[in-house]
Amino acid sequence: MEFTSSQGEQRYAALVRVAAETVVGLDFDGVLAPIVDDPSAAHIHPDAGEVLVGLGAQVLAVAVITGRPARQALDLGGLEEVGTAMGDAGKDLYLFGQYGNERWSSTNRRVIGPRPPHGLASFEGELPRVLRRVDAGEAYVEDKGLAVAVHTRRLPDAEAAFARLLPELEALAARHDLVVEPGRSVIEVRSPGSHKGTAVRTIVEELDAGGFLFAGDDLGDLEAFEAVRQLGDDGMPTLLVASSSDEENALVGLADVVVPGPAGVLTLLRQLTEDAASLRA
Ligand SMILES: O=P(O)(O)OC[C@H]1O[C@H](O[C@H]2O[C@H](CO)[C@@H](O)[C@H](O)[C@H]2O)[C@H](O)[C@@H](O)[C@@H]1O
Repeated sequence: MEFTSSQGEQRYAALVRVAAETVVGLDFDGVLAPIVDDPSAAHIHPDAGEVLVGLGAQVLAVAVITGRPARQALDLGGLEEVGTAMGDAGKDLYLFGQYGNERWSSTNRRVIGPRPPHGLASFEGELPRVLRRVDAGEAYVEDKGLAVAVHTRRLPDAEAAFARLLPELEALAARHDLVVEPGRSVIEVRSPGSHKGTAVRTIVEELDAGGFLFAGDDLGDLEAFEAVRQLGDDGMPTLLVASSSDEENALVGLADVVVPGPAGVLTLLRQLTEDAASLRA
C-alpha cells in the first residue's frame, strides 16, 4: 500500500490502535468488485468474502456502502453468506444500498427502502427520446427501482457520449425533481437528499463508532470522503483509501492511502486485520 504522506501512515497506526471500535465502510464496484463492461456481470473479488469475515473479527463492524440496489449487491457479492459467517462470530455486516436509500443488515435480513421518487416514471418515459437526440440511443439503461443509470461504457466513444449526455440528463432530471450522480461511464438519475456521507454519519451514530475507514473509487464516494474527513477533524482516528484506476482519480488527492483496485483494497484490509490482531495479542 502507498501512503500519500507521513500523516497517512500515522493515521493508519492510530486506526489500528482503535480497531475494535472502528467501522470499515466499503464501496462495492471498483473497490470490492472489479469493474466490468456489463454491470449485471460484476462479481465480488474471489478473496473478498474470506477477507471481510477475518476483518469483521477485529473491528466493530463492516458496512458496504454502494450505489447498487441492496438486493443486487447482496447477490453479486454473496454478502448474505458473508453476513452469516460474521454473525456466527458475533459481528454484524451492514449494507447501505442506492446511496443510503436502502438498508440491510445481517441481523435484520430484510431490505428496507422508500418508494420510487415522484418523477422517475415520467423521466423514464422521456429518456429514450433524449438518448436518441444525442446519438446515445444504444446506451445501456439500468432500471434500479429507485433510480435509473445510463451506462456509456459499451458505446463506441464512451467518453464523448458521456459528455454529450451529462447536460441533457441534468436538465431532464431537474424538470422531474431528480438529481444526477455521475460515475465511471455512468450517469445515474435519482432522488435528491441521500448520499454516502449520510450513510457514514448514520452508522457512526448508531454504533457509537470510535474509528472509521472508508474505501472508494469514484465520484459517488466523495460525500463519504467528506464525512470521514470531518470525523477526523473532530478527533476520530480515520483512514481514507482510494482504490485507483486509469479512468477516475478524483479521490487520489484526498486519500491517506492509494491502492491498486480491489486486489489492493483486500491487501490493505488483510494487513489491517493482521496488525489489529497482533496488537491485541
Ligand atoms: O457505489 P458503487 O458500488 O461503486 O456503485 C456505483 C455504480 O456501479 C455500477 O456501475 C459501475 O460498475 C459497472 C460494473 O463494473 C461498470 O460497468 C460501470 O461502468 C460502473 O459505473 C452499477 O451498475 C451502478 O448501478 C452503480 O450505481
